[in-house]
Amino acid sequence: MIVSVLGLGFVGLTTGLGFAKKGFTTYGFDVNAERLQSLKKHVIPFHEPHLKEILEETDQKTFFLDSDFNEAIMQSDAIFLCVGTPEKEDGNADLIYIFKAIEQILVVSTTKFQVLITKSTVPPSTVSEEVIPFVNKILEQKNGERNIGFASNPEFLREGYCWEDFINPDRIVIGVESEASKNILEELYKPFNAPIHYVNYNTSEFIKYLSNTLLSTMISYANEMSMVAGSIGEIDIKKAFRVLHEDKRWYGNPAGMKNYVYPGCGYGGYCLPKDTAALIKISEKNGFSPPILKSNLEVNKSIKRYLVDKVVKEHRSDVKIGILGLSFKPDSDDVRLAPPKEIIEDLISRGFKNIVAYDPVAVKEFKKYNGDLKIQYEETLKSLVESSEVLLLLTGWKEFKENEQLFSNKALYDFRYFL
Ligand SMILES: NC(=O)c1ccc[n+]([C@@H]2O[C@H](COP(=O)([O-])OP(=O)(O)OC[C@H]3O[C@@H](n4cnc5c(N)ncnc54)[C@H](O)[C@@H]3O)[C@@H](O)[C@H]2O)c1
Ligand SMILES: O=c1ccn([C@@H]2O[C@H](COP(=O)(O)OP(=O)(O)O[C@H]3O[C@H](CO)[C@@H](O)[C@H](O)[C@H]3O)[C@@H](O)[C@H]2O)c(=O)[nH]1
Repeated sequence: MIVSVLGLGFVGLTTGLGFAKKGFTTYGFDVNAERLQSLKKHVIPFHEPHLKEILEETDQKTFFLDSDFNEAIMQSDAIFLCVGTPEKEDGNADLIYIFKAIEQILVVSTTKFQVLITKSTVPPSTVSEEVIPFVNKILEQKNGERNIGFASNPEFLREGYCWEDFINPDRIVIGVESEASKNILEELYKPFNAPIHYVNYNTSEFIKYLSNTLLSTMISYANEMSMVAGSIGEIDIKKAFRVLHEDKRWYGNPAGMKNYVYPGCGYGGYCLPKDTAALIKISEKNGFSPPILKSNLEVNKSIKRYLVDKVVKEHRSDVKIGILGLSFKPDSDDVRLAPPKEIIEDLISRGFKNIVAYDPVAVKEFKKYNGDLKIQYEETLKSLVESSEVLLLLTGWKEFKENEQLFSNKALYDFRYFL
């Protein structure tokens, strides 16, 4: 298996050295002549531990920095794009370096099957809507024959830990949509002994942004909260956050905090909705309007409407809808501000009047608070499923998972991504 890497920055140099260290013949290229000269002298042009030693160890054995570009590309099974994707003035990712690198690669002529791998961070849909059409367009223009497969393989390494993160990854994500491309990546990553997730292109690209935007959101959330605290006054911010970190849900395997970073149909219950609203109010009273907390409430509303839209789009309003779950979370019969109620009300307001519901424990409570809601109830899961045409899973009760086979012939909307 022969590898070429275009772009020898934090990601590309580490990637090239990583594959070289695993024994694959690897060719590294960078358009920055100064950077290349520096690397040839074994001087790493940025501060990053371990890379110098690995470069010294692999240079001219499995890692090559002075190869002829055409020759190397011609021989390569895998070509990694590790060029920069900076932010444009308008906020879009600038893909110019990706396109330029592809143009260089396509100048070379060979009929060998090769997979072109986007390792640079690119927005979801880039491989399918930008990279592949661009390659096809160039090949058409020059009547060129190339046998190219595609892959997205985002990188999760952190600066300062490039080598450790790359060589000992906690997950490897590969977006591929053909067996031939998959086989090449499978072989390249086999020596890393890490979980490999094969997904489609868009999912692969999305996973990268899912990770980075969670990190950025958590940091901005914490900073917003420091401003909320500052507006109220007499709050020891450092102490407050250190105590927050003692919540046992941060620890353990799996850490319980994971459950809070998972999509569903919104939060409810007696605490999160009212407490979020109240903190916004007191902060506003003190002169600071917290944008993340306010958007947080907005999202908690819009997610329910978004889910109901899906049902409305796909079914006539006389369809019989079965609601699975009425409490705000499993293992509780609390129905206060529970998402199922809002979803049912929205369905009714949009003309869906044929609704029947089941919950293992919360029906009594639900009826108590929502006596005026015109829906039917079933006593057992089986009877609910039998009497409905479309099912909406709104609470992640274990009973639903244990009886998943009951749903096999039904249109099921798993709005908790639970089954
Ligand atoms: N830095 C990180 O921690 C990190 C981690 C994961 C992903 N990423 C992503 O990886 C990509 C690269 O990031 P980086 O930090 O390594 O960037 P970088 O700026 O350090 O390196 C990019 C290199 O690509 C070279 N280059 C540009 N066009 C080229 C071409 N046509 N042929 C050969 N070389 C070319 C540049 O000269 C530069 O040396 C970006 O999309 C980034 O978002 C970065
Ligand atoms: O111990 C830490 C680590 C991070 N930060 C903050 O987090 C930000 C980002 O740091 P870090 O995540 O270490 O930076 P990067 O090296 O840019 O790595 C991020 O961005 C990479 C490029 O996409 C991803 O591959 C990594 O997974 C992702 O962590 C920094 O600005 C700091 O504000 C801290 O405050 N303390």
